[in-house]
Amino acid sequence: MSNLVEVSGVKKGYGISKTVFENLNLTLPEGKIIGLLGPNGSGKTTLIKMLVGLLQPEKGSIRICGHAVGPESKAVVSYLPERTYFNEYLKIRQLVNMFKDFYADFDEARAYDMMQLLNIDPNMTLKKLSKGNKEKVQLIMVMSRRARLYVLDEPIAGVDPAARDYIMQTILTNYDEKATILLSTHLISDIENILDEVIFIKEGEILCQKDADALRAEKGQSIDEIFREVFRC
Ligand SMILES: Nc1ncnc2c1ncn2[C@@H]1O[C@H](COP(=O)(O)OP(=O)(O)OP(=O)(O)O)[C@@H](O)[C@H]1O
Repeated sequence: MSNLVEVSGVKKGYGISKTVFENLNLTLPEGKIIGLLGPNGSGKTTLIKMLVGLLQPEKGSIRICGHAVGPESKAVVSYLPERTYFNEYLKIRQLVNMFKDFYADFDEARAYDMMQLLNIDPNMTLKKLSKGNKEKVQLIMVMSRRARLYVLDEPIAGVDPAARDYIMQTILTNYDEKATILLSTHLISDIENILDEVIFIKEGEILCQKDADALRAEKGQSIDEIFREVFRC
């Protein structure tokens, strides 16, 4: 199986006093759902922002589908940021049209199907939606692209527990088996069932990157329990 993402020798910090990554090396395979798990401040969002081209490494390289981060990689990466950035006064239908204009790989039918499954009325204005429903819409937009890599920063943080499983199932049934999803979350127990692989990250270091089932079998615990043990304060 070939690698979709290759990060090598990356150094990244903020200003002169804060180093997040000294020498980050990481590869992400094709066709996997990968959990990027680590305590607050471990570097998850910094890594994600470098993958999507919002931050540049000071040293080292990042390649996605063989391309350096730039227009070619951005064309195949679909990104869900931590916070929503949509214009609140748009109707969901207008948002769909905007995504259609912006992204050649946007699948409108898929977006409307997911909305129906998650009970979202496309005629609603975003401003009138609850926080959780806004997050659902944002996730639907991101997952409706036929991308090679989906990068989701805290995808279900504002969604009620009952809806989380449903959302994760909706994602699973709509995503192409050859694509990879990298998602960061603190809601490990809600998400661990869909993870193929986990990456534990602490203070800018990758502590482990393993197959989720293999890790559970090795430790005889859930990923959530292993996380709590590894990162106990
Ligand atoms: N704009 C910034 N300026 C200075 N330091 C920053 C900035 N953004 C992040 N940091 C620092 O970089 C480190 C990594 O932050 P990052 O946001 O990548 O962590 P995270 O793992 O995503 O955390 P969380 O789980 O809390 O979202 C932290 O020590 C953080 O304080």
